[in-house]
Amino acid sequence: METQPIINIKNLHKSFGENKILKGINLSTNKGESVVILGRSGSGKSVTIKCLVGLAKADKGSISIFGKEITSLNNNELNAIRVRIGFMFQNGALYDSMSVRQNLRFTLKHHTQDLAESDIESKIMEALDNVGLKESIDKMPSELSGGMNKRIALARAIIIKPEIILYDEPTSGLDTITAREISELILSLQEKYKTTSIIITHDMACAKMSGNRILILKDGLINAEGTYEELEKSKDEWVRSFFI
Ligand SMILES: Nc1ncnc2c1ncn2[C@@H]1O[C@H](COP(=O)(O)OP(=O)(O)OP(=O)(O)O)[C@@H](O)[C@H]1O
Repeated sequence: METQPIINIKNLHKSFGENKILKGINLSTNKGESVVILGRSGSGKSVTIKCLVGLAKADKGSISIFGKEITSLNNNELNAIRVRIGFMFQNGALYDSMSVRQNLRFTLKHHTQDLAESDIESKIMEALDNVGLKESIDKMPSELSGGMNKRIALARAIIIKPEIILYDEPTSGLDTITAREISELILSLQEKYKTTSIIITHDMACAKMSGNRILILKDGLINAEGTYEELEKSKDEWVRSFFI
């Protein structure tokens, strides 16, 4: 039996004024699959993700999530989809004035209104355990290193047990070793929860480790697609240039 893609983008166009950013993007992901989007700075990777969750409005094309066309949904209907999606965004920092516990609690409460206190606490502990930071529960974000901050952001993304996680530069600003730890964590959580993921990154080690498939965006289109190993050996010099 053929399975339906979890995310299915067809012929997506998006411009800002005269600036044509996306000129016909096609992207489809199956359940449990992890797709990496590569592309030069400004190529439209973040815009693609923003269109996907309705934060930017597509000019043309179709975007289906969980089999539902989202380009025609109103805000309430979109929110019903968004609660099934976890985000780890580049600038999605934790709230500075809240402890780790309060940050995670805030996300949970926002997501699910009627949770019992004991459930909230156990979900917070489970999420922190998943990222190896149970002992940081009462720390303030300012007391955490960059890598710890990213781990907590990851805990926040997974605490709602999302079916999809969208990552925008999950390892940016980290040293190579810490970046690798985050990539390993992304991979292990992916395997544990069978989440469908889209990962935007410039970090090729992250792309290699956490992506089942890689798409490269150029001039508003998907210019190349394949596994890391396939693209690394591409005949196209421009494609290979990402792998050097
Ligand atoms: N709200 C907006 N209004 C106008 N232009 C925008 C807006 N959002 C994005 N853009 C433009 O769209 C283009 C693509 O931006 P986007 O953030 O998707 O790039 P990116 O591929 O994610 O880059 P990076 O790797 O640097 O994060 C850029 O030229 C950017 O200036």
